[in-house]
Amino acid sequence: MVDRANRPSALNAPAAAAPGAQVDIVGEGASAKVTATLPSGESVEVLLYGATVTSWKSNGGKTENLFLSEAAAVDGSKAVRGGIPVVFPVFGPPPKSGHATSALPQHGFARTSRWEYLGKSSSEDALDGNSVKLDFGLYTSGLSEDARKAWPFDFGLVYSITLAKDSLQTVINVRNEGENSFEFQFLLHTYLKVQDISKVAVNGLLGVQYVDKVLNASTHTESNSSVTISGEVDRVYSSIPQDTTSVLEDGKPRYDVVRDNLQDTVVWNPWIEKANSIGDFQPKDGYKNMVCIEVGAVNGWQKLEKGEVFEGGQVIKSLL
Ligand SMILES: O=P(O)(O)OC[C@H]1O[C@H](O)[C@H](O)[C@@H](O)[C@@H]1O
Repeated sequence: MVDRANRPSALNAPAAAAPGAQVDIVGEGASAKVTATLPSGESVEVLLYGATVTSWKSNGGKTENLFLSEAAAVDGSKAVRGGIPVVFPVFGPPPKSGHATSALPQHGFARTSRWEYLGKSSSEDALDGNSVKLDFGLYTSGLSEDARKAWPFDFGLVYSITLAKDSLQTVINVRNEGENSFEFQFLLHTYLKVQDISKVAVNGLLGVQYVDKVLNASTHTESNSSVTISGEVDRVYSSIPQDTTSVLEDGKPRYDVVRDNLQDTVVWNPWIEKANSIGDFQPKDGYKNMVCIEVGAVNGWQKLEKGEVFEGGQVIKSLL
């Protein structure tokens, strides 16, 4: 929990010893990013714009785990097409009218706002070896005037990204810093990189109810223990009992995505036509090299009263 008064900042954070991990701020203005590299070569890059993770390399730095479109804007001109955009306070198009998020753009403002870098901390533990945690903050005061008008609540977000040898943890802390309660949705729109989508299976969703956005938002129950992808997929699985969704390639475990205090997961692949219609999706056949596994709280709304805090996130394990 982060108190307003004790809010961490890059300036007053304790000078955490970061044995081994190299952390740098690269570039300026809207293109500024924080990069971190472990002594063993693993690395992560986080654009301050959207606090978007744009690269995560494991396996000694040899394996990129995130898909990033070749046409993705990484200059703060629009939401990043790829990596891990943060979706808050609404997922998808907001309710047409009658909800406090109704005036917001698709997926809210977190992915298009400039976050503050709050600092780093490191740990060396027996299991993971070295790891480094990077904290980012977004507060009402950091929003554009348009966003503030469209969603007039006082909030604080602290987003913590922990790079370890074979895993990346991303956790959000949402705090209501105002007088009035608010409702929100949250989602981590992770674009996982794969070699060949035709060989991908997504496990861990058997028996879970989902809304199929490709089939007129109809509701279904997943009957496959392994979900394969051979066309456009846009499904919102909700209230998932298992914590882990696994991605296999060619029958071999590739990623485990472990949810923490988040009940829902979107599985998305635009396939041919949709990829063609998305201007910043490049190359056009890049849909073969990605699958979005998006953990979140998007079924209904999370409500926070004055002073209350919500925390949720994921650990992605790269299993190569
Ligand atoms: O194009 P964007 O606003 O980034 O959204 C990309 C996709 O995000 C999610 O996966 C939604 O379920 C999809 O319906 C949407 O197309």
